Amino acid sequence: MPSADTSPRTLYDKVFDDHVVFTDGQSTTLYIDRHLVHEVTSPQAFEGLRNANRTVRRPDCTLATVDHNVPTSSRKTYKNVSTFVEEEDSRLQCVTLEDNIKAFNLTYFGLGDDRQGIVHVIGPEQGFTLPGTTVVCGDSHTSTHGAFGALAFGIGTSEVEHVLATQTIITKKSKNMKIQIDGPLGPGVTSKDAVLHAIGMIGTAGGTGCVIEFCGSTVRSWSMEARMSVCNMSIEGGARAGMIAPDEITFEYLKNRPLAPKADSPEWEAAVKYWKSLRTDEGAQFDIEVYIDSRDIAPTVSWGTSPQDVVAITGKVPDPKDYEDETKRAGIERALEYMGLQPNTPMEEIMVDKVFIGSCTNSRIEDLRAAAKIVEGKKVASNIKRAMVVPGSGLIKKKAEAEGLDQIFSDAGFEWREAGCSMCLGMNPDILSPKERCASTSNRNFEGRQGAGGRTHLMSPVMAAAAAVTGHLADIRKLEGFEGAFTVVAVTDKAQVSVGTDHETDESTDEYDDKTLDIPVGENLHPQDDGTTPSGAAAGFPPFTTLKGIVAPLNRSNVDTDAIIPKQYLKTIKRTGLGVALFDQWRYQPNTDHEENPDFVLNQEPYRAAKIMVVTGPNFGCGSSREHAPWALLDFGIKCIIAPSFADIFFNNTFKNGMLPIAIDDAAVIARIAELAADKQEIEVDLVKQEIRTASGEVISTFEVEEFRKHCLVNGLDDIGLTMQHEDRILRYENKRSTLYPWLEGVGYMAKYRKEPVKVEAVRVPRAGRSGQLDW
Ligand SMILES: CC(C)[C@H](C(=O)O)[C@@H](O)C(=O)O
Ligand code: SF4
Repeated sequence: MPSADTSPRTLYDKVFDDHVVFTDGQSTTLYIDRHLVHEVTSPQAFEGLRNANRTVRRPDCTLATVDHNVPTSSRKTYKNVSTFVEEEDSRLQCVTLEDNIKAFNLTYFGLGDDRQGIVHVIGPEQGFTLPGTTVVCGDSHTSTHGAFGALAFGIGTSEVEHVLATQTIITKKSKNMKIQIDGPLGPGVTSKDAVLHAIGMIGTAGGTGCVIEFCGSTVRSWSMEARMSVCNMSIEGGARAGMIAPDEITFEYLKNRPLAPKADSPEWEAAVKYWKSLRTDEGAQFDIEVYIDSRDIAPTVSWGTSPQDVVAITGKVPDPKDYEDETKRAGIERALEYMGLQPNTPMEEIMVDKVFIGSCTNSRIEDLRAAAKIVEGKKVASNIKRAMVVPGSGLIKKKAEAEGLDQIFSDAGFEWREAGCSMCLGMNPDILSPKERCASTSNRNFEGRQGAGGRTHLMSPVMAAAAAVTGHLADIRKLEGFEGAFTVVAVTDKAQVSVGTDHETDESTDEYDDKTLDIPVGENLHPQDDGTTPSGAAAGFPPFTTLKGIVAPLNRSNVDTDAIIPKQYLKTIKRTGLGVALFDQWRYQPNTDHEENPDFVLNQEPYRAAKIMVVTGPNFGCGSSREHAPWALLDFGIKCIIAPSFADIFFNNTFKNGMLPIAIDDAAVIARIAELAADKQEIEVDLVKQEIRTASGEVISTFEVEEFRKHCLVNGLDDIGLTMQHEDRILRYENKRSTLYPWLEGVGYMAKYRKEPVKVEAVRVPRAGRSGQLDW
């Protein structure tokens, strides 16, 4: 029996440890409590299930909605998605989701349902998201749910399929990072400003490989809505997830939510007892620590094409001349050209064309209340072509209407829309025209994000409201009467009860059960190392052993997945045929039908036939979780990417498609490979020996790869089949889960899935254990 290790643990360690089904010490199979599904990243996953004759393992833990593609126009005449969604490809994705929901018998909020909305808004709103749970979704902003002390992260479509089939995911433990913010925020400064400020400090790759815990007195004082905005954007700081320890504010928010345990029932009491144990122990170690003094945070806006390109509203557009580093200077020049900005322009002088208040970052009731206070009695400036408010869910819309917010916005000249992702990424008709400039409460300002050639400035809801009424980026603090407006900003949907502190120990959590569940550690996750496909495993991909070919060089940093494949290509329900879409904005002339830009490397010989790509800058594949990015690369013919570093979700997604991403942090090695690439020479990647060689066989470098991933690639294995070989362990975990955390079994309108009455007296808080050594 493993002995209990009582060394201090972080919040992340605790939630991770409590979900280990089994581990080989490197790769861990983690149980997933909550799975959210939307129309863009699920069609291929359901197709995979169908092809392999698989079912959804836990329909009671799965919740689906349509959000990305849906029109935000009035639904007064709504009958069904087939007649309501005008664009053919968007309609196909919505209809396909509805077909899949019926076929697999899942809970679904469609367009005729008030509960429909952005997936990251409705999960918390329904109480589907609970403290201490693992939450996944085929969407990078799943990090939002970490505001509840859940371990919540975005996954790719292959992983969506894995979770649907097995209710688990194969993952690696991340590092612990802490961002502590202390002190009161100044007037006009919100949690959105805090997170933009933090990303400006750490950069979009700052949190790569980490789970961030946000803590400190500033964080503790925030409402759940404010916390969600911050965790939402942890992905923009490169982190796998963001988390905030649950406290009385969390519990109060969850009371009486339809899918949370019934308030004040024995089950609720048991849940709260467990939730209170979910805080970082005194003395726990973080790998990276960042401290922010709240006084340093001003209302913050972005100036460039990456969420790290931020500045205080009182600041100026940066001048590339001030940067010695050549790559950095070139990056700023490119961003300023795209954004149509002159160096040293005061931010407050930048005129705006459109205003968007919405997205999973800032479309909740508190955001709308705050923005409404700013625009009340004022008019949208005459140069603003369109200002829109898009509530995050039908229920938020209703609530706002009951409070008269819709009227305030409409009187001021805003459009009051229906719920959806809308202009955050413009998969529906809400888009910017080329060169239009938008003050936006969303989370990404990538090139073309809100429409081809569109220019996005990220900011808080009150700052967007201020931009709307002044017609330019404006300092909210200079707006007449703004202080009165600010009294509402920190008011959450429910009354705040008490404000705790971090790292607090709670005596009521000392009661442990001595029963121990032995979780096998150090066992091989892939028992058949002879290269044969184990029974039950569907044959996956052609095996990857060695790959020899031309290398295409790409001299860029922070290449986001919107750049690898823009949103217009995400409307497919297939995995194939996306090669044509690869690097669309760089590869083709603007506003043409795929007329090639001769300057782009993949339009030149011999790179049209490249099998490998070398990227000289770090953080390749950041941003969205779209698996369409590796699908496009693969369809083009590129099977291996070598770069200094990768964003986590993209890195996972490539492996799931039989591709090999190689991270090499030795700049000299990257430079050598880039030189060979520029010389049009072939190289050879040998996965078996973990070597990169020149065409003549000289070893350029060795590389690291996780054992389990290597095994799957070399043998072309589908890891769903491998996981299902361990079904007994999953079952065992599930049995324990229903005893220890009965509130996670189908509740509320999911009660139809409950097999037997809940035995709350059995509930015990699991004892502190290490990953793979759970003591119950
Ligand atoms: C469509 C989806 C894959 C994507 C994401 O993962 O983030 C989207 O929500 C986005 O914001 O770009
Ligand atoms: S970031 Fe935008 S597109 Fe992505 S889930 Fe949130 S609202 Fe939707």
